[in-house]
Amino acid sequence: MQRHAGEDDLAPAALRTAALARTPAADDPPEPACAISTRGLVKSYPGPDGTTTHAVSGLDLDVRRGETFAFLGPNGAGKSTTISLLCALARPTSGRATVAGADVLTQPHLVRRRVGMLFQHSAVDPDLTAEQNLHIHARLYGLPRRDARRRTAEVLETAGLTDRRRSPVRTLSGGMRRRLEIARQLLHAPGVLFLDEPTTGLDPHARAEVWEHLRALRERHGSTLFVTTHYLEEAENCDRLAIIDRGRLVAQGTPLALKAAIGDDRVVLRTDDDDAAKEVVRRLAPPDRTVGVDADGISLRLPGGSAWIPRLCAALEALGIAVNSASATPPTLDDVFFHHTGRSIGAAQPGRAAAAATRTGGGR
Ligand SMILES: Nc1ncnc2c1ncn2[C@@H]1O[C@H](COP(=O)(O)OP(=O)(O)OP(=O)(O)O)[C@@H](O)[C@H]1O
Repeated sequence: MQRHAGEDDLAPAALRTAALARTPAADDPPEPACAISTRGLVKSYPGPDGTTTHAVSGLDLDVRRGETFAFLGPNGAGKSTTISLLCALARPTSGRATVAGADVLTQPHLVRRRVGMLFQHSAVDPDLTAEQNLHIHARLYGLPRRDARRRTAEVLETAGLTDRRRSPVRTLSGGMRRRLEIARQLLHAPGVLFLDEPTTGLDPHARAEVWEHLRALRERHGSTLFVTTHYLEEAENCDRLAIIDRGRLVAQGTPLALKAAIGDDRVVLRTDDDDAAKEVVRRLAPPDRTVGVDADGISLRLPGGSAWIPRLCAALEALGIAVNSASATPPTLDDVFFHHTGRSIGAAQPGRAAAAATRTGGGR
């Protein structure tokens, strides 16, 4: 996803008001239980030759206050467009959405005042210190010097960067830098923080550091976090997640519930002769099951997968086909993603198409 042009133009007045007051303005409507709620949200673009691209098609989404919500989807599914609509950076073609208690159509300024947006591209100056970056940002947005200093100190503290405040940004680790970028988005104390792939490009240690910070934000400040990610282990740790495909919401729920809904285990067998074994397994398995062969071996989805293993192994060995290994694993989030989109989430990342090409398996 790209950073949206004009992002920085939108907030000055809003930031000034919110950061100075840090309490709701008298004309602010109260924030409801849902941090984000959309009904029938549509965004269409005119395409070439009179065609129409439906980037978002009738989205019904509910994100509760204080929740960490993962938003997943293949490339081009409509994630960026949805975030633009929810941050009031683009106007819906039809439908409704409220974010942090404000209506994106009728109160776009209030929406922008109440949200923070972390996009993938770094917006901090590597030659300035952490503190200078934040202070300048706050001043550029119109905060008086004293308030800018106070908010800078507060968000540095929240980001755990107080002792590195005088370090030039280029000397900070990747994780610290990302925490600084998040801190920049916290200057105006937003109720909802949108994070577009906040850990992409970071090593595992830095990724863990960023998530530690996000968890602390949520616990200490009750922030609502709306996160896009291609890392399933990150989505796994979110309270709930939604999967969007071709502009439509195809699944929404807790990671546990979504995996339970898939139901079937993935059974994988490695044999001396996978092609011959595939035919045997196909005959034994229920007729609606797809049996695949890939680099992992023969795979298929079956309810109560482990109970099938002795039976399948016995049949194969009786025909002289040696079984080298057999396993049954409960559904993963990748299975959930695959079930709903027909693709592995690995394929949603640039350069990961090869991984998807080997992904077969049944159940769909
Ligand atoms: N300004 C635009 N004009 C025309 N079509 C657009 C525009 N913005 C997005 N689209 C189209 O809308 C669809 C959804 O795009 P979007 O960028 O929201 O997807 P995405 O899920 O964020 O993808 P990625 O993961 O690759 O960033 C795509 O088909 C895209 O080409």
